[in-house]
Amino acid sequence: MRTGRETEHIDTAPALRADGVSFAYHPQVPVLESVSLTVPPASLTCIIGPNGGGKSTFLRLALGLLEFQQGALSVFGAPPHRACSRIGYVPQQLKVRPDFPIRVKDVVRMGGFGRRLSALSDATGRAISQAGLQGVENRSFSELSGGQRQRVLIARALVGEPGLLVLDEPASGIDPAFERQLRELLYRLKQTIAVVVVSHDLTFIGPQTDQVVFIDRTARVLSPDRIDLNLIGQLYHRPESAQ
Ligand SMILES: Nc1ncnc2c1ncn2[C@@H]1O[C@H](COP(=O)(O)OP(=O)(O)OP(=O)(O)O)[C@@H](O)[C@H]1O
Repeated sequence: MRTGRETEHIDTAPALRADGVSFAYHPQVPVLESVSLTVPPASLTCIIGPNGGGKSTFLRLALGLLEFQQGALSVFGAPPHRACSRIGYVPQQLKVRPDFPIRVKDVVRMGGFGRRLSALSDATGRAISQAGLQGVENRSFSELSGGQRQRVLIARALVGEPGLLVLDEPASGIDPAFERQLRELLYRLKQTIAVVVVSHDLTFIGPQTDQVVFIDRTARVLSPDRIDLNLIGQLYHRPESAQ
């Protein structure tokens, strides 16, 4: 349980802060070099960048799944592995065998592992409604469309009432109508929590975006109103020798 003093400290600290973080899976092959960025509470950050640029690796560091070799990284002022209960993570997809009989509400409840049962029921109901899943709670997860599954994964991440929600390529494989609904959902969520979306493309960049971070080994923090096709062309162009 958090004490009042810890809560005060946690809630005023940035949701995520990286200072000069460097990481390599293999010595002599740097994947991230000197990455610095700050994600404020109640904000929307879009992380973009080319394939292999290091976006997923940065997420794994922020989730405490990998250890960086240099720099400092904190989530609500604490080391990532100690703050993981404050992070909701939405993976690209959850593969379930078609004959596995798991209902939507059971998948959502899985995100509340460790919570008291009475609190879990309320939190499950809230997350289902936040993600717009009312009416499909009792359907089998494997029967759902790609867009609906994505909502279920978001609801699952929201059950733990995270302060930081991280989504990895949430638009892959969904149609433009759902993409728009997803954008609206993220805009609503960012009013109260920090939302970080990782994407290859510019899908989630809009007037509600607070910052864009371009990761390609190093990170460049950009103001969303500076983003245009010209800049994107320059950022994504890598000299032949660097490819
Ligand atoms: N487990 C691993 N072991 C060794 N190298 C890895 C591992 N995971 C990723 N890499 C390498 O690290 C680099 C960055 O990969 P990463 O998956 O973080 O990039 P990304 O920006 O998320 O790419 P994508 O957009 O294709 O998902 C790549 O060169 C990749 O081959």
